Amino acid sequence: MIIAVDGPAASGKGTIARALARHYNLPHLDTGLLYRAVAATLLRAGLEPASEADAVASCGFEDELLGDPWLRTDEVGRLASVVSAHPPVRAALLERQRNFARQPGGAVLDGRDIGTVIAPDAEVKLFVKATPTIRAQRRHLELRKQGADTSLDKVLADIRTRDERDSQRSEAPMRQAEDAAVLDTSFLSIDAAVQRAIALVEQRTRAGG
Ligand SMILES: Nc1ncnc2c1ncn2[C@@H]1O[C@H](COP(=O)(O)OP(=O)(O)OP(=O)(O)O)[C@@H](O)[C@H]1O
Ligand SMILES: Nc1ccn([C@@H]2O[C@H](COP(=O)(O)O)[C@@H](O)[C@H]2O)c(=O)n1
Repeated sequence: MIIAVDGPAASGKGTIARALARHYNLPHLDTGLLYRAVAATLLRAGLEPASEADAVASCGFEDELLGDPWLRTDEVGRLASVVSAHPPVRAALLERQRNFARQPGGAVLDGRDIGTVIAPDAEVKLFVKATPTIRAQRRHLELRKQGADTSLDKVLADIRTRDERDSQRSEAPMRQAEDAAVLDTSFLSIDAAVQRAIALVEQRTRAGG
């Protein structure tokens, strides 16, 4: 079974995808980390995120970089959104994600274009959302726990910029697949959101026969 989990920044899709992977004993790929690894490689080399050529030159990162906590920072996330808008960067990362999705037994992947581009044939597609203000509050709390000194207003502004860029880019924009189930986590605790996600998977798999 392939489970595709998409949605905007800090909507809770990673939390839900990890919980579904545990529940169904499936491997999980956080595809945002791949774009973050490109951004981190580019930053380390002092290259220019807006340059398509520089971003493409940064796609050959080592797998061990994916475990670096620096990738989870806001700075890298912001630049990941810039490099991910370059079509050749998306092309360079496509097969890796598709191969992960197609492994025997299935997989859970979360990102922006899993249900639409990476695994359009996924048995289950979830689109996880929450209001920008609630997402900003969650991300602000998370960043403060990491020791970052940032304001809620700045986090909210970053989230809005990221939403705009991710949904307006020409290649594989973030959007809900037509056959995705929407899960609004705005007023759900993590446990309630995960239970709702499991219920949606059960519903979808029963309906699919
Ligand atoms: N339902 C929820 N209620 C409260 N906090 C939540 C909820 N879901 C997730 N969180 C918290 O919000 C933050 C963002 O969640 P998560 O990393 O799952 O989002 P995401 O959509 O994967 O974000 P990104 O795309 O930026 O990686 C985390 O600190 C997480 O613990
Ligand atoms: N399938 C995906 C996943 C991510 N992106 C881009 O990467 C940025 C960082 O992603 P996070 O999920 O780790 O926040 C994100 O803002 C997207 O621009 C993508 O394009 N496609």
